[in-house]
Amino acid sequence: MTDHTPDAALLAKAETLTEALPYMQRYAGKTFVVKYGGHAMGDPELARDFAEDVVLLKAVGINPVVVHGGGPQIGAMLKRLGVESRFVDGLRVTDAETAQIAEMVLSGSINKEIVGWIGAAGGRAVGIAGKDAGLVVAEKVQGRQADKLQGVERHIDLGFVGEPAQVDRRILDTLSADGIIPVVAPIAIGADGHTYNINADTMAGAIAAAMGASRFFLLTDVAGVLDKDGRLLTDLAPGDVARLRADGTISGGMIPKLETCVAAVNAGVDAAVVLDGRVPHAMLLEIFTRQGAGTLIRA
Ligand SMILES: Nc1ncnc2c1ncn2[C@@H]1O[C@H](COP(=O)(O)OP(=O)(O)O)[C@@H](O)[C@H]1O
Ligand SMILES: CC(=O)N[C@@H](CCC(=O)OP(=O)(O)O)C(=O)O
Repeated sequence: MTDHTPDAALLAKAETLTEALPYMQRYAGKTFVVKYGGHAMGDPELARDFAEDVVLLKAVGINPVVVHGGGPQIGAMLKRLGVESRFVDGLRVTDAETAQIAEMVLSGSINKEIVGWIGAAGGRAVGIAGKDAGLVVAEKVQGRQADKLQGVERHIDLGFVGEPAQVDRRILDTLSADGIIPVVAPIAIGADGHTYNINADTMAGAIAAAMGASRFFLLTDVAGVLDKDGRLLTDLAPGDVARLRADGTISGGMIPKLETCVAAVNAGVDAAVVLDGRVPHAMLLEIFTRQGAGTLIRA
C-alpha cells in the first residue's frame, strides 16, 4: 500500500506557497517601488537574491520599479580620483566634477550591474536615469544646517544636488506594460540644463508617489529604524518622524530616507517599509508571509 502521509518538510513548502496566495491576489496589477541602497549592494549572493525577488514579483503580476543608490560606490570612486566629498544631512555636496563622477558610477556602472542581475534571474530589465524620456525634472536643493553655536539655521550651497520637481511616469508605464522591469538611476536634468545628483531615497519616493504605488520598499543595511537603545521600531506614523529627527534618534542617511517615506505616504502611497537588505529575500518575506519585517510607515 502507498503511504500518503505527507513529508513534513514538503508540507511546510506547500503551506508557504498557499500562505502567499492571498497576497498575490491582493497585489496583482499593483506597482511596487523598490529603493535598492548602495549599502545593501555589496554582497553578490544578496544581489542575486534581490534580483530573483524582483523577477518573482513581476512573474506574479506585480509591477516592480527599481530605483537604486550607490553612495558608497560613488565615495570609493571619488577617493580613487582624489576628490574630496562631504555630506550635509545625508546629502552629498556635489560640485560639477562630483556630479560627473556620480553620474558615471550610478548610470554607467551600478545601473547596468542591476540590469544584468535581473537578466540573469530570468527577467527583462531596462536601465534608465531620471534624464531619460523626461522621467524626472530636477530642482536645486536649498541646503540648510543648524548652527549650534548661534542657534540659527545657516544656508548651505550643496551645489548640483537636486530634488524631483516633476515626474512624468509615462516611460515607466510603457516599460512595465511591455513586461519590462525599469531600473532607475537618481540622476536628472534641471530646467536650467544642468545635471543634478539626487539622493536615491528622495528619487524613489517621488517616483512611488507619481506611480501611486501600493508599496514603497527601501532596502538598506540596518534592520529598520532603530530607537536610541538600538531596538527596532516596527510601526511609525508620519508625525513620529519629525520627533525622531528633532531628538536625534535618526541621523545621516536615515533623515532623507524617512522624510521621503513620509512625503510618499502623504502623497497617497499605501505604505513605505524600511527593510534589511542584508537578510536574504527580505522583500519576499515581507510581501508574501504573515510576519512583517523592518519598519512600516503608514498614515
Ligand atoms: N535611528 C536609526 N536607525 C537606523 N539607522 C540609522 C538611524 N539613524 C541613522 N541611521 C543610519 O542610517 C543608515 C542608512 O542610511 P544610508 O546610509 O543612506 O543607507 P542606504 O545607502 O542604504 O540608503 C544606517 O546605516 C545608519 O547608519
Ligand atoms: C545628493 C546625494 O547625496 N546623492 C547620492 C546619490 C546616491 C545615493 O543616494 O545612494 P545611497 O542610496 O546608496 O545612499 C550620493 O551622491 O551619494
